[in-house]
Amino acid sequence: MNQSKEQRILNFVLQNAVRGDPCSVIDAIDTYCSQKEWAMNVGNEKGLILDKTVEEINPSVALELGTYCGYSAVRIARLLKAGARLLTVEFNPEFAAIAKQMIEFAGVQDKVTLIEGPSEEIIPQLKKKYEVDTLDFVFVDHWKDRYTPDTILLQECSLLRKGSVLLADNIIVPGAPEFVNYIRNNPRFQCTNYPSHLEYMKVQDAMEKAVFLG
Ligand SMILES: O=C(NC/C=C/[C@H]1O[C@@H](n2ccc(=O)cc2)[C@H](O)[C@@H]1O)c1cc([N+](=O)[O-])cc(O)c1O
Ligand SMILES: [Mg+2]
Repeated sequence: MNQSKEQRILNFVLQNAVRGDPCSVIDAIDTYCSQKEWAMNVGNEKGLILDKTVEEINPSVALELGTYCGYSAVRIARLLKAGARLLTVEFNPEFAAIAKQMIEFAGVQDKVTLIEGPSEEIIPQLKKKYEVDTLDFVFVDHWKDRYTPDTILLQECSLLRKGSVLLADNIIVPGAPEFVNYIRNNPRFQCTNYPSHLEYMKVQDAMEKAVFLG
């Protein structure tokens, strides 16, 4: 059975990055996906917007929706202070297995809890099963038609507090028009758009930051 693209990305990291060095893992994925096979990692240009947002918030508890190969989980976790944690949700078992190995190789496994399952099932479990009070930061990068329902679900589960920050990828490509309409017209969120480019391409893309006003 021939390998998946995600397995090839992991293999490239294992052979070219330095165990325990998150930056070398990030660089290796970006090198592979820009030179060999495109993949839907947030990439380095939008990754810098993600970095700045995480550094600004310095979250104690962060959530990521859409782990994929673990690129942004490693990106976020490498910036977390001692004792802070990232919960990341992945639906596809194959991707979850790749991401687990990626996170461990990067040496950030102590900061990351990888949860396998659909977001609509996991979000309602965060308080009781994962001992979350409220979320300081949420990176939204999973199925684009789930951005809005999951943002509503986060509110319904009282997981957002005054000042909680959502950062959503792919506002232009593939696009999340329903989410943009919802969040920008919702008086309980203060939105900021960050123009950028689609990972590894010259195509326009953007990220949207939404601060929950409580
Ligand atoms: O489609 C895209 N992302 C969908 C991501 C989906 C990921 O989220 C997981 N998930 C986790 C939990 C769930 O509940 C559901 C899915 C899926 O199993 C997958 O790992 C995308 C596409 C392009 N593109 O240019 O085509 C560029 C991007 O940056 C993208 O993010
Ligand atoms: Mg994306």
